[in-house]
Amino acid sequence: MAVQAGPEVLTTGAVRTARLLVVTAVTAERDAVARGLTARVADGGDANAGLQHPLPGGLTALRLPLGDGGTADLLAAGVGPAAAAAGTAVALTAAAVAGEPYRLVVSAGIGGGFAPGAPVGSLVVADAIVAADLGAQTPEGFVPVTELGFGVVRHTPPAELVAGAARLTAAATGAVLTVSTVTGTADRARELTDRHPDALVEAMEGFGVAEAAAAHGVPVLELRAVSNPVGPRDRAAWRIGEALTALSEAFRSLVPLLESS
Ligand SMILES: O=C(O)c1cccc(C(=O)CC[C@H]2O[C@@H](n3cnc4c(=O)[nH]cnc43)[C@H](O)[C@@H]2O)c1
Repeated sequence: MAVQAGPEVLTTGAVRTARLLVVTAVTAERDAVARGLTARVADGGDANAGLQHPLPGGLTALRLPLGDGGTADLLAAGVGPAAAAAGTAVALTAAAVAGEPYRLVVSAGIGGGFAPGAPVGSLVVADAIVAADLGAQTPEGFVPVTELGFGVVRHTPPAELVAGAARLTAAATGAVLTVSTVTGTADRARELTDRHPDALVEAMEGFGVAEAAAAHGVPVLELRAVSNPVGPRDRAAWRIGEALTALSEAFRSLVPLLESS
């Protein structure tokens, strides 16, 4: 996939515009993404400019125009990998059935950062989207499902998209872990970094989004703004507002890449 601005001209002479799906967990993250996209596309436009795009099952995406005539659908699918996979699959299937498939899916939101690579307020683009607790606990330690003979535990976004997104947003690149339980102790944080030395962020949705995207053969990216350190539970240390501002700025910067995807 080329990282370049502007719509792609097909050999038929038709113009293929961007069709983008961004999946967040909660509406605060979705609205942060919308503020970033509309600020760039409409030069100061507001996030409420989007249309409500109904999806099967009572879900609704916020549909925003991109500058190339394409659209970005923003879906707050819920917290955790199962809700993320279900919502993403609904949106992807509805689009495919309508003959307007998405060309890129982005999992986006806040996340916990592993020290020292991902401080609070920083951005991370996943070069690997990893299911960190999908497996079995044995007396010898954790065994991923792949070593038990089934499934996958890692999705790898296209390298040129990762590099382009990281360059435009000044983000670090590294593995983003998907967990079903937020880490709350130093021991658990160390266990995860021992198993995944390349991990920069922990969040709860990316692997679910990536599984649904893979089932549809659509490329996936994950972008996280760090709201808290991974480690001993400390709600007072969360900087959600700061992370949401960073998320908006990141999407503002990403528009040229998203419009070319
Ligand atoms: O209660 C806690 O101590 C606690 C600590 C961190 C995060 C939570 C959440 O419930 C947030 C879930 C939500 O936000 C993403 N997120 C943000 N930080 C983290 C994290 O450190 N580990 C995992 N997920 C995180 C996540 O993707 C969810 O959407 C509670």
